[in-house]
Amino acid sequence: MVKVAAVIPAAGRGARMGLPVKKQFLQLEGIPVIGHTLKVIADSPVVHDIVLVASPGEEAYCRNAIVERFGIRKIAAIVPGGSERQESVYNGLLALSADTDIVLIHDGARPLLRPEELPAIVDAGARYGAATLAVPVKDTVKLSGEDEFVAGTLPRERLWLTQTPQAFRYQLIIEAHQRAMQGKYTGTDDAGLVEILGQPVKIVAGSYENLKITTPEDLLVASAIIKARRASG
Ligand SMILES: Nc1ccn([C@@H]2O[C@H](COP(=O)(O)OP(=O)(O)OP(=O)(O)O)[C@@H](O)[C@H]2O)c(=O)n1
Ligand SMILES: C[C@](O)(CO)[C@H](O)COP(=O)(O)O
Repeated sequence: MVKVAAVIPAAGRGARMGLPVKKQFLQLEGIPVIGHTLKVIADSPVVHDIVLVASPGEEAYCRNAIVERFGIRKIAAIVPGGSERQESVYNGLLALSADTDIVLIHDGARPLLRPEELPAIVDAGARYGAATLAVPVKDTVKLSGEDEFVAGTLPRERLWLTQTPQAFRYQLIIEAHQRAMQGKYTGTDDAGLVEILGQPVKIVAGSYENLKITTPEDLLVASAIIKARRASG
């Protein structure tokens, strides 16, 4: 059996939401954002264990008000995060059991992942070593100079918006994070750390619905998607 464990970073401040309540705890159609995220991962037969990364001091709240309140299964540990996403993910990786084969890393702030996308990303991670969900860019993307004049137009047919989950062989993602710590560099996603090692990262086409709750209008879109899903059964 291939053992798959998920690390869910949910220790961010949600500064770009600009609200007093952290975005992972905001209600989204009756369930907190992080509740939606954990449920889709926990309900998937391809995932065996989950490590939830919470802000230091919020571990008990996450256990009581999220995990137990919503009956989330497969939680192996709730660990404290760090000041940056990368540090939070690394803390989560350290809590995985050593018999883990594949690590899925999925933002706590992406509550709309479709369950059917999980087997494909896990399979790609196992086959290629590293894989990320992503969607093709829809707009034309300009590169600017420092003066905010256009310096060029990027080739849209090769541009992807990177999402999570990202899937990795256990040893590879541990090494990628440890090398980043030693080299004192950060990436905005975990696949980026693997890229720096010169290892391939497979792109798996995902869904535009798998948005990250980042700014207030994302909540409106997320609510509409959940309502539409419920209406269609
Ligand atoms: N120190 C951090 C920062 C981020 N995250 C998590 O990483 C995911 C993606 O990060 P992002 O959307 O940037 O969240 P925040 O850092 O909370 O947002 P902001 O940058 O607006 O403060 C989120 O689930 C967030 O909780 C984390 O676990 N620890
Ligand atoms: C990992 C990620 O979700 C990929 O899109 C993203 O890079 C993390 O979020 P942030 O907003 O860049 O911190």
